Amino acid sequence: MPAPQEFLSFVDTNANAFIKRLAEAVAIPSISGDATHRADVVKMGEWLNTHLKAVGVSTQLVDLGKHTMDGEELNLPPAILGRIGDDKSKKTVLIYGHFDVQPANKSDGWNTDPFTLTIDESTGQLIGRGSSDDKGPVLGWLNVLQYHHQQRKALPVNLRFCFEGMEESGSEGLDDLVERESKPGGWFDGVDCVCISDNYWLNTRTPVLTYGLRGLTYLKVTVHGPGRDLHSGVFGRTVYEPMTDLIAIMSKLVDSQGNILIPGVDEMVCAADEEEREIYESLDYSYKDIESAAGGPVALTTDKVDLLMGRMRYPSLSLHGIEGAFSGVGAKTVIPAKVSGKFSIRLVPPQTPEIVDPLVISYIESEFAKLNTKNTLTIENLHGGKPWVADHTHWNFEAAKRATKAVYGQDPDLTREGGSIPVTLTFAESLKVNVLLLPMGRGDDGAHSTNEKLDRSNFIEGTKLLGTYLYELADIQGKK
Ligand SMILES: C[C@H](N)C(=O)N[C@@H](Cc1c[nH]cn1)C(=O)O
Ligand SMILES: [Zn+2]
Ligand SMILES: [Zn+2]
Repeated sequence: MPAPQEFLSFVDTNANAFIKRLAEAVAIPSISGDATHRADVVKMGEWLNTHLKAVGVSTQLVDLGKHTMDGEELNLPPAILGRIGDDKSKKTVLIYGHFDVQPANKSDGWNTDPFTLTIDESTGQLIGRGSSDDKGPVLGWLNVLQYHHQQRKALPVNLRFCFEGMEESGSEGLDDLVERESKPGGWFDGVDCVCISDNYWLNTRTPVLTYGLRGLTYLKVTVHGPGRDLHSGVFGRTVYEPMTDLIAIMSKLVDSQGNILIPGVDEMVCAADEEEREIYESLDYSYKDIESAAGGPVALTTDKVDLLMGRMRYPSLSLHGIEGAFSGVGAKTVIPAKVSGKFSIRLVPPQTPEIVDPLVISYIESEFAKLNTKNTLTIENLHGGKPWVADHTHWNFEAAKRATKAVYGQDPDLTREGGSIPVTLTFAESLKVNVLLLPMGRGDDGAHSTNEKLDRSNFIEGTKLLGTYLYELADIQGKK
Protein backbone atom coordinates (compact mmCIF):
# COMPACT_ATOMS: atom_id res chain seq x y z
CA MET A 1 0.00 0.00 0.00
CA PRO A 2 1.74 3.22 -1.07
CA ALA A 3 1.49 6.21 1.28
CA PRO A 4 -1.65 8.17 0.43
CA GLN A 5 -1.10 11.22 -1.76
CA GLU A 6 -3.13 13.09 0.84
CA PHE A 7 -0.41 12.41 3.43
CA LEU A 8 2.36 13.67 1.13
CA SER A 9 0.37 16.83 0.35
CA PHE A 10 -0.38 17.35 4.04
CA VAL A 11 3.36 17.34 4.76
CA ASP A 12 4.01 19.94 2.05
CA THR A 13 1.12 22.13 3.15
CA ASN A 14 2.17 22.05 6.79
CA ALA A 15 5.92 22.38 6.24
CA ASN A 16 6.17 25.84 7.80
CA ALA A 17 4.21 24.78 10.88
CA PHE A 18 6.50 21.75 11.25
CA ILE A 19 9.55 24.02 11.12
CA LYS A 20 7.99 26.30 13.72
CA ARG A 21 7.53 23.31 16.00
CA LEU A 22 11.16 22.29 15.42
CA ALA A 23 12.18 25.83 16.45
CA GLU A 24 10.28 25.37 19.73
CA ALA A 25 12.12 22.12 20.41
CA VAL A 26 15.55 23.54 19.54
CA ALA A 27 14.90 26.47 21.91
CA ILE A 28 15.03 24.09 24.89
CA PRO A 29 18.77 23.53 25.61
CA SER A 30 18.39 19.90 26.67
CA ILE A 31 22.10 19.18 27.15
CA SER A 32 22.35 15.88 29.00
CA GLY A 33 26.09 16.13 29.64
CA ASP A 34 25.85 19.37 31.62
CA ALA A 35 24.37 19.13 35.13
CA THR A 36 23.27 22.76 35.00
CA HIS A 37 20.94 21.90 32.10
CA ARG A 38 19.32 18.84 33.67
CA ALA A 39 16.05 20.74 34.23
CA ASP A 40 16.03 21.61 30.51
CA VAL A 41 16.33 17.95 29.55
CA VAL A 42 13.34 17.20 31.79
CA LYS A 43 11.46 20.16 30.26
CA MET A 44 12.20 18.88 26.76
CA GLY A 45 10.84 15.45 27.73
CA GLU A 46 7.67 17.09 29.04
CA TRP A 47 7.36 19.14 25.85
CA LEU A 48 7.65 16.00 23.74
CA ASN A 49 5.23 14.11 25.95
CA THR A 50 2.63 16.87 25.56
CA HIS A 51 3.03 16.86 21.78
CA LEU A 52 2.78 13.07 21.58
CA LYS A 53 -0.43 13.07 23.59
CA ALA A 54 -1.84 15.84 21.37
CA VAL A 55 -1.55 13.54 18.34
CA GLY A 56 -3.22 10.59 20.02
CA VAL A 57 -0.32 8.68 21.59
CA SER A 58 -0.85 7.15 25.04
CA THR A 59 2.29 7.82 27.02
CA GLN A 60 3.99 7.07 30.26
CA LEU A 61 6.97 8.94 31.75
CA VAL A 62 9.34 6.45 33.35
CA ASP A 63 11.61 7.38 36.23
CA LEU A 64 15.08 5.96 35.50
CA GLY A 65 16.52 6.69 38.96
CA LYS A 66 19.65 8.64 39.75
CA HIS A 67 23.23 8.81 38.55
CA THR A 68 26.41 10.63 39.43
CA MET A 69 27.93 13.14 37.03
CA ASP A 70 31.09 15.09 37.86
CA GLY A 71 30.72 14.04 41.50
CA GLU A 72 27.14 15.30 41.71
CA GLU A 73 24.14 13.01 42.23
CA LEU A 74 21.40 13.85 39.72
CA ASN A 75 17.97 12.52 38.79
CA LEU A 76 18.06 10.92 35.38
CA PRO A 77 15.56 12.54 33.00
CA PRO A 78 12.47 10.33 32.64
CA ALA A 79 12.17 8.25 29.47
CA ILE A 80 8.95 8.44 27.46
CA LEU A 81 7.13 5.28 26.47
CA GLY A 82 4.30 5.69 23.97
CA ARG A 83 1.79 3.49 22.19
CA ILE A 84 -0.84 3.92 19.53
CA GLY A 85 -2.80 1.09 17.89
CA ASP A 86 -3.48 -2.46 19.02
CA ASP A 87 -4.76 -4.08 15.87
CA LYS A 88 -3.64 -7.70 15.92
CA SER A 89 -3.76 -7.89 12.13
CA LYS A 90 -1.14 -5.14 11.79
CA LYS A 91 2.60 -5.18 12.39
CA THR A 92 3.85 -3.40 15.49
CA VAL A 93 6.83 -1.08 15.05
CA LEU A 94 8.96 0.34 17.85
CA ILE A 95 10.34 3.82 17.22
CA TYR A 96 13.31 5.09 19.24
CA GLY A 97 14.77 8.60 19.38
CA HIS A 98 16.43 10.97 21.84
CA PHE A 99 15.51 14.46 22.98
CA ASP A 100 18.82 15.44 24.59
CA VAL A 101 21.57 17.23 22.70
CA GLN A 102 25.30 17.86 22.79
CA PRO A 103 26.55 21.07 24.45
CA ALA A 104 26.76 24.21 22.29
CA ASN A 105 27.99 27.75 22.94
CA LYS A 106 28.02 30.62 20.50
CA SER A 107 31.68 31.15 21.46
CA ASP A 108 32.58 27.68 20.12
CA GLY A 109 32.31 29.22 16.66
CA TRP A 110 28.59 29.23 15.90
CA ASN A 111 27.51 31.96 13.50
CA THR A 112 24.10 32.17 15.20
CA ASP A 113 22.67 31.40 18.63
CA PRO A 114 22.71 27.56 18.80
CA PHE A 115 19.34 27.41 20.57
CA THR A 116 17.50 29.70 18.15
CA LEU A 117 16.56 27.79 15.02
CA THR A 118 17.81 30.02 12.23
CA ILE A 119 16.47 29.54 8.73
CA ASP A 120 18.95 30.37 6.01
CA GLU A 121 16.59 31.21 3.16
CA SER A 122 19.37 31.07 0.54
CA THR A 123 20.46 27.50 1.37
CA GLY A 124 17.29 26.12 2.97
CA GLN A 125 19.26 25.15 6.07
CA LEU A 126 17.57 24.97 9.48
CA ILE A 127 20.47 25.77 11.80
CA GLY A 128 20.45 24.97 15.49
CA ARG A 129 21.68 22.44 18.05
CA GLY A 130 19.69 19.22 17.76
CA SER A 131 18.14 20.13 14.39
CA SER A 132 19.66 16.98 12.89
CA ASP A 133 20.68 15.06 16.05
CA ASP A 134 17.99 14.15 16.99
CA LYS A 135 15.14 16.63 17.39
CA GLY A 136 14.46 16.90 13.63
CA PRO A 137 13.95 13.14 13.17
CA VAL A 138 11.94 12.81 16.42
CA LEU A 139 9.68 15.63 15.25
CA GLY A 140 9.45 13.93 11.87
CA TRP A 141 7.53 11.15 13.65
CA LEU A 142 5.30 13.79 15.30
CA ASN A 143 4.56 15.21 11.83
CA VAL A 144 3.52 11.76 10.57
CA LEU A 145 1.30 11.24 13.63
CA GLN A 146 -0.27 14.67 13.24
CA TYR A 147 -1.56 13.82 9.75
CA HIS A 148 -3.22 10.63 10.94
CA HIS A 149 -4.69 12.24 14.03
CA GLN A 150 -5.93 15.44 12.41
CA GLN A 151 -7.32 13.74 9.30
CA ARG A 152 -8.74 10.84 11.36
CA LYS A 153 -6.81 8.26 9.36
CA ALA A 154 -5.86 4.93 10.91
CA LEU A 155 -2.14 4.28 11.00
CA PRO A 156 -1.07 1.39 8.77
CA VAL A 157 0.83 -0.24 11.68
CA ASN A 158 0.67 -0.22 15.47
CA LEU A 159 3.36 1.99 16.97
CA ARG A 160 5.33 1.84 20.19
CA PHE A 161 7.72 4.64 21.15
CA CYS A 162 10.77 4.87 23.35
CA PHE A 163 12.32 8.34 23.68
CA GLU A 164 15.18 9.10 26.04
CA GLY A 165 17.03 12.15 27.33
CA MET A 166 20.46 10.61 28.03
CA GLU A 167 21.65 9.26 24.68
CA GLU A 168 24.47 11.78 24.40
CA SER A 169 25.68 10.76 27.84
CA GLY A 170 25.69 6.98 27.71
CA SER A 171 21.94 6.19 27.84
CA GLU A 172 22.12 5.52 31.55
CA GLY A 173 19.22 3.52 32.93
CA LEU A 174 17.75 2.70 29.51
CA ASP A 175 19.03 -0.84 29.03
CA ASP A 176 17.24 -2.02 32.18
CA LEU A 177 14.00 -0.38 31.06
CA VAL A 178 14.20 -1.93 27.58
CA GLU A 179 14.98 -5.37 28.98
CA ARG A 180 12.09 -5.13 31.45
CA GLU A 181 9.56 -3.88 28.90
CA SER A 182 10.57 -6.48 26.31
CA LYS A 183 9.27 -9.28 28.52
CA PRO A 184 5.78 -10.78 27.97
CA GLY A 185 3.17 -8.25 29.06
CA GLY A 186 5.71 -5.39 28.85
CA TRP A 187 5.29 -2.18 26.86
CA PHE A 188 7.24 -3.61 23.92
CA ASP A 189 5.59 -7.02 23.94
CA GLY A 190 4.51 -7.89 20.39
CA VAL A 191 6.97 -5.56 18.63
CA ASP A 192 7.85 -6.95 15.17
CA CYS A 193 10.67 -4.59 14.23
CA VAL A 194 12.45 -1.42 15.35
CA CYS A 195 13.21 1.79 13.48
CA ILE A 196 15.68 4.44 14.66
CA SER A 197 16.18 7.72 12.85
CA ASP A 198 19.33 9.11 14.49
CA ASN A 199 22.21 9.07 12.06
CA TYR A 200 23.16 10.62 8.74
CA TRP A 201 23.60 10.00 5.04
CA LEU A 202 27.18 9.53 3.90
CA ASN A 203 27.07 12.54 1.62
CA THR A 204 24.62 15.25 0.60
CA ARG A 205 23.06 13.36 -2.33
CA THR A 206 22.21 9.77 -1.63
CA PRO A 207 19.80 8.50 1.04
CA VAL A 208 21.04 5.55 3.07
CA LEU A 209 19.78 2.70 5.23
CA THR A 210 22.15 1.80 8.03
CA TYR A 211 22.80 -1.71 9.35
CA GLY A 212 25.67 -1.17 11.78
CA LEU A 213 26.93 1.15 14.50
CA ARG A 214 30.26 1.36 16.25
CA GLY A 215 30.33 0.90 19.99
CA LEU A 216 32.16 3.22 22.34
CA THR A 217 34.27 3.32 25.42
CA TYR A 218 34.81 6.78 26.92
CA LEU A 219 37.70 7.16 29.38
CA LYS A 220 39.01 9.86 31.68
CA VAL A 221 42.67 9.75 32.78
CA THR A 222 43.53 12.01 35.69
CA VAL A 223 47.04 12.96 36.79
CA HIS A 224 47.09 14.22 40.39
CA GLY A 225 50.04 16.34 41.51
CA PRO A 226 50.63 19.20 43.95
CA GLY A 227 48.06 20.26 46.55
CA ARG A 228 47.12 23.37 44.53
CA ASP A 229 47.83 25.25 41.29
CA LEU A 230 51.37 26.65 41.28
CA HIS A 231 53.29 29.66 39.90
CA SER A 232 55.45 28.36 37.05
CA GLY A 233 58.14 30.94 37.79
CA VAL A 234 58.45 29.69 41.34
CA PHE A 235 57.88 25.97 40.79
CA GLY A 236 58.90 25.36 37.14
CA ARG A 237 61.70 22.78 36.92
CA THR A 238 61.37 22.04 40.63
CA VAL A 239 58.24 19.81 40.70
CA TYR A 240 56.66 17.02 38.62
CA GLU A 241 54.00 18.73 36.54
CA PRO A 242 50.66 16.87 36.00
CA MET A 243 50.07 18.44 32.59
CA THR A 244 53.45 17.29 31.30
CA ASP A 245 52.72 13.73 32.41
CA LEU A 246 49.23 13.80 30.97
CA ILE A 247 50.38 15.07 27.58
CA ALA A 248 53.03 12.31 27.51
CA ILE A 249 50.31 9.70 28.10
CA MET A 250 47.80 11.20 25.67
CA SER A 251 50.46 11.35 22.95
CA LYS A 252 50.97 7.58 23.20
CA LEU A 253 47.37 6.59 22.47
CA VAL A 254 47.00 7.29 18.75
CA ASP A 255 49.28 8.51 15.97
CA SER A 256 48.51 11.25 13.50
CA GLN A 257 47.55 8.70 10.83
CA GLY A 258 44.78 7.41 13.10
CA ASN A 259 46.56 4.19 14.12
CA ILE A 260 45.70 3.14 17.66
CA LEU A 261 48.94 2.62 19.59
CA ILE A 262 47.49 0.55 22.44
CA PRO A 263 48.73 -3.00 21.80
CA GLY A 264 45.95 -5.43 20.91
CA VAL A 265 43.21 -2.91 20.05
CA ASP A 266 43.63 -2.50 16.28
CA GLU A 267 44.90 -6.10 16.06
CA MET A 268 41.59 -7.44 17.41
CA VAL A 269 39.83 -6.62 14.13
CA CYS A 270 40.52 -8.75 11.05
CA ALA A 271 41.45 -7.05 7.78
CA ALA A 272 38.87 -6.78 5.00
CA ASP A 273 39.25 -9.09 2.00
CA GLU A 274 38.81 -8.02 -1.63
CA GLU A 275 35.12 -9.03 -1.66
CA GLU A 276 34.39 -6.83 1.34
CA ARG A 277 36.34 -3.91 -0.11
CA GLU A 278 34.04 -4.09 -3.14
CA ILE A 279 31.01 -3.38 -0.89
CA TYR A 280 32.61 -0.08 0.12
CA GLU A 281 33.73 0.61 -3.43
CA SER A 282 30.09 0.55 -4.55
CA LEU A 283 29.02 3.35 -2.18
CA ASP A 284 28.49 6.88 -3.45
CA TYR A 285 31.35 8.62 -1.66
CA SER A 286 34.59 10.42 -2.21
CA TYR A 287 37.24 12.01 0.00
CA LYS A 288 35.78 15.30 -1.21
CA ASP A 289 32.54 14.53 0.67
CA ILE A 290 34.47 14.12 3.91
CA GLU A 291 36.51 17.25 3.32
CA SER A 292 33.49 19.38 2.54
CA ALA A 293 31.61 17.99 5.58
CA ALA A 294 34.71 18.55 7.76
CA GLY A 295 35.18 22.06 6.42
CA GLY A 296 38.81 21.64 5.32
CA PRO A 297 41.27 19.52 3.28
CA VAL A 298 41.98 17.14 6.14
CA ALA A 299 41.10 13.61 4.95
CA LEU A 300 43.67 11.00 6.02
CA THR A 301 43.74 9.60 2.48
CA THR A 302 42.08 10.06 -0.88
CA ASP A 303 41.29 6.33 -1.04
CA LYS A 304 37.52 6.17 -0.64
CA VAL A 305 37.48 2.55 0.53
CA ASP A 306 40.05 3.21 3.26
CA LEU A 307 38.09 6.27 4.37
CA LEU A 308 34.79 4.39 4.48
CA MET A 309 36.32 1.48 6.36
CA GLY A 310 37.95 3.93 8.75
CA ARG A 311 34.53 5.26 9.61
CA MET A 312 32.48 2.07 9.51
CA ARG A 313 34.49 -1.08 10.06
CA TYR A 314 37.64 -0.21 12.03
CA PRO A 315 37.98 1.23 15.53
CA SER A 316 39.13 4.82 16.05
CA LEU A 317 40.56 6.66 19.01
CA SER A 318 39.90 10.39 19.44
CA LEU A 319 41.29 12.79 22.01
CA HIS A 320 38.53 15.11 23.22
CA GLY A 321 39.84 17.45 25.86
CA ILE A 322 41.65 18.22 29.07
CA GLU A 323 39.71 19.19 32.17
CA GLY A 324 41.50 21.36 34.68
CA ALA A 325 43.97 22.83 32.21
CA PHE A 326 44.25 26.56 31.65
CA SER A 327 42.13 27.30 28.58
CA GLY A 328 41.06 30.92 28.96
CA VAL A 329 42.22 34.00 27.10
CA GLY A 330 45.52 35.60 28.03
CA ALA A 331 48.75 34.00 29.18
CA LYS A 332 48.27 32.70 32.72
CA THR A 333 51.56 31.24 34.01
CA VAL A 334 50.04 28.41 35.99
CA ILE A 335 51.01 24.82 36.69
CA PRO A 336 47.62 23.08 37.04
CA ALA A 337 47.50 20.82 40.11
CA LYS A 338 45.29 18.14 38.61
CA VAL A 339 44.35 17.52 34.99
CA SER A 340 42.10 14.96 33.34
CA GLY A 341 42.46 13.87 29.73
CA LYS A 342 39.33 12.61 28.02
CA PHE A 343 39.33 10.28 25.05
CA SER A 344 37.10 7.67 23.50
CA ILE A 345 37.51 4.63 21.32
CA ARG A 346 34.85 3.74 18.76
CA LEU A 347 34.55 -0.03 18.82
CA VAL A 348 33.67 -2.59 16.16
CA PRO A 349 32.90 -6.31 16.47
CA PRO A 350 34.29 -8.27 18.31
CA GLN A 351 35.33 -5.36 20.55
CA THR A 352 33.30 -4.35 23.61
CA PRO A 353 34.18 -1.97 26.46
CA GLU A 354 34.67 -5.02 28.73
CA ILE A 355 37.29 -6.49 26.37
CA VAL A 356 39.06 -3.26 25.40
CA ASP A 357 39.17 -1.34 28.71
CA PRO A 358 41.60 -3.70 30.48
CA LEU A 359 44.05 -3.40 27.55
CA VAL A 360 43.82 0.39 27.66
CA ILE A 361 44.21 0.61 31.42
CA SER A 362 47.21 -1.69 31.66
CA TYR A 363 48.93 0.10 28.73
CA ILE A 364 48.41 3.55 30.28
CA GLU A 365 49.62 2.33 33.66
CA SER A 366 52.77 0.85 32.14
CA GLU A 367 53.47 4.01 30.09
CA PHE A 368 52.89 6.13 33.20
CA ALA A 369 55.33 4.01 35.18
CA LYS A 370 58.00 4.74 32.54
CA LEU A 371 57.69 8.49 33.28
CA ASN A 372 59.28 8.06 36.73
CA THR A 373 57.06 10.76 38.13
CA LYS A 374 55.85 11.31 41.70
CA ASN A 375 52.45 12.32 40.43
CA THR A 376 49.66 9.74 40.61
CA LEU A 377 47.21 8.41 38.06
CA THR A 378 43.55 7.34 38.06
CA ILE A 379 41.50 6.05 35.14
CA GLU A 380 37.70 6.04 34.97
CA ASN A 381 35.24 4.79 32.37
CA LEU A 382 32.63 7.53 31.87
CA HIS A 383 30.34 5.48 29.63
CA GLY A 384 30.26 2.94 26.87
CA GLY A 385 28.23 0.88 24.46
CA LYS A 386 28.64 -2.20 22.31
CA PRO A 387 28.79 -2.22 18.51
CA TRP A 388 25.82 -3.53 16.51
CA VAL A 389 25.39 -5.07 13.06
CA ALA A 390 22.03 -6.16 11.56
CA ASP A 391 20.72 -8.29 8.71
CA HIS A 392 20.06 -5.79 5.93
CA THR A 393 18.22 -8.35 3.79
CA HIS A 394 15.33 -8.39 6.31
CA TRP A 395 11.83 -7.21 5.26
CA ASN A 396 12.22 -4.22 7.59
CA PHE A 397 15.06 -2.97 5.34
CA GLU A 398 13.14 -3.92 2.21
CA ALA A 399 10.22 -1.72 3.32
CA ALA A 400 12.59 1.18 3.97
CA LYS A 401 14.23 0.63 0.59
CA ARG A 402 10.86 0.83 -1.19
CA ALA A 403 9.94 3.93 0.80
CA THR A 404 13.24 5.60 -0.14
CA LYS A 405 12.68 4.81 -3.81
CA ALA A 406 9.14 6.21 -3.60
CA VAL A 407 10.15 9.47 -1.87
CA TYR A 408 13.59 10.18 -3.31
CA GLY A 409 13.31 8.32 -6.64
CA GLN A 410 16.58 6.48 -5.98
CA ASP A 411 17.78 3.35 -4.22
CA PRO A 412 19.47 3.95 -0.86
CA ASP A 413 23.07 3.03 -0.18
CA LEU A 414 23.61 0.52 2.63
CA THR A 415 25.97 1.84 5.28
CA ARG A 416 27.39 1.21 8.72
CA GLU A 417 27.50 4.30 10.94
CA GLY A 418 30.68 5.41 12.65
CA GLY A 419 28.78 6.84 15.61
CA SER A 420 27.12 4.97 18.45
CA ILE A 421 23.58 4.56 19.76
CA PRO A 422 24.12 2.40 22.82
CA VAL A 423 20.57 1.04 23.14
CA THR A 424 20.41 -0.38 19.61
CA LEU A 425 21.99 -3.71 20.47
CA THR A 426 19.79 -3.94 23.57
CA PHE A 427 16.66 -3.64 21.39
CA ALA A 428 17.98 -6.29 19.00
CA GLU A 429 18.91 -8.72 21.76
CA SER A 430 15.98 -8.17 24.12
CA LEU A 431 13.26 -8.15 21.49
CA LYS A 432 14.99 -10.55 19.08
CA VAL A 433 13.69 -8.54 16.14
CA ASN A 434 15.35 -6.65 13.30
CA VAL A 435 16.49 -3.08 13.92
CA LEU A 436 16.78 -0.57 11.07
CA LEU A 437 18.47 2.83 11.09
CA LEU A 438 16.63 5.20 8.73
CA PRO A 439 18.43 8.55 8.81
CA MET A 440 16.90 11.88 7.92
CA GLY A 441 19.92 14.23 7.79
CA ARG A 442 22.90 14.62 5.48
CA GLY A 443 26.58 13.84 6.03
CA ASP A 444 27.45 17.53 6.31
CA ASP A 445 24.88 18.37 9.01
CA GLY A 446 27.58 18.98 11.59
CA ALA A 447 26.03 16.91 14.36
CA HIS A 448 27.99 17.52 17.63
CA SER A 449 29.77 20.35 15.85
CA THR A 450 29.26 24.09 15.41
CA ASN A 451 26.46 25.35 13.14
CA GLU A 452 24.60 22.02 13.19
CA LYS A 453 21.84 22.11 10.57
CA LEU A 454 19.14 20.06 8.94
CA ASP A 455 18.23 20.91 5.38
CA ARG A 456 14.58 21.93 5.00
CA SER A 457 14.18 19.37 2.23
CA ASN A 458 15.58 16.60 4.44
CA PHE A 459 13.12 17.53 7.20
CA ILE A 460 10.15 17.61 4.85
CA GLU A 461 11.05 14.74 2.51
CA GLY A 462 12.39 12.88 5.56
CA THR A 463 8.96 13.19 7.19
CA LYS A 464 7.44 11.74 4.02
CA LEU A 465 10.03 8.94 4.14
CA LEU A 466 9.16 7.99 7.73
CA GLY A 467 5.43 7.92 6.93
CA THR A 468 5.90 6.07 3.64
CA TYR A 469 8.07 3.49 5.40
CA LEU A 470 5.14 2.66 7.72
CA TYR A 471 2.85 2.12 4.70
CA GLU A 472 5.45 -0.07 2.95
CA LEU A 473 5.89 -2.07 6.17
CA ALA A 474 2.17 -2.73 6.33
CA ASP A 475 2.30 -4.05 2.80
CA ILE A 476 5.40 -6.16 2.85
CA GLN A 477 5.38 -9.91 3.33
CA GLY A 478 6.95 -10.68 6.66
CA LYS A 479 5.91 -11.66 10.10
CA LYS A 480 2.13 -10.91 10.60
C1 LIG B 1 24.72 8.59 16.14
C2 LIG B 1 24.03 9.37 17.24
N1 LIG B 1 23.25 10.39 16.68
C3 LIG B 1 25.05 9.95 18.19
O1 LIG B 1 25.45 11.08 17.98
N2 LIG B 1 25.47 9.18 19.17
C4 LIG B 1 26.49 9.62 20.08
C5 LIG B 1 26.35 8.83 21.36
C6 LIG B 1 27.27 9.32 22.41
C7 LIG B 1 28.07 8.59 23.16
N3 LIG B 1 28.71 9.43 23.98
C8 LIG B 1 28.30 10.63 23.74
N4 LIG B 1 27.39 10.55 22.77
C9 LIG B 1 27.86 9.43 19.49
O2 LIG B 1 28.03 8.59 18.61
O3 LIG B 1 28.79 10.15 19.92
ZN1 LIG C 1 24.63 12.76 18.98
ZN1 LIG D 1 21.74 11.18 18.11
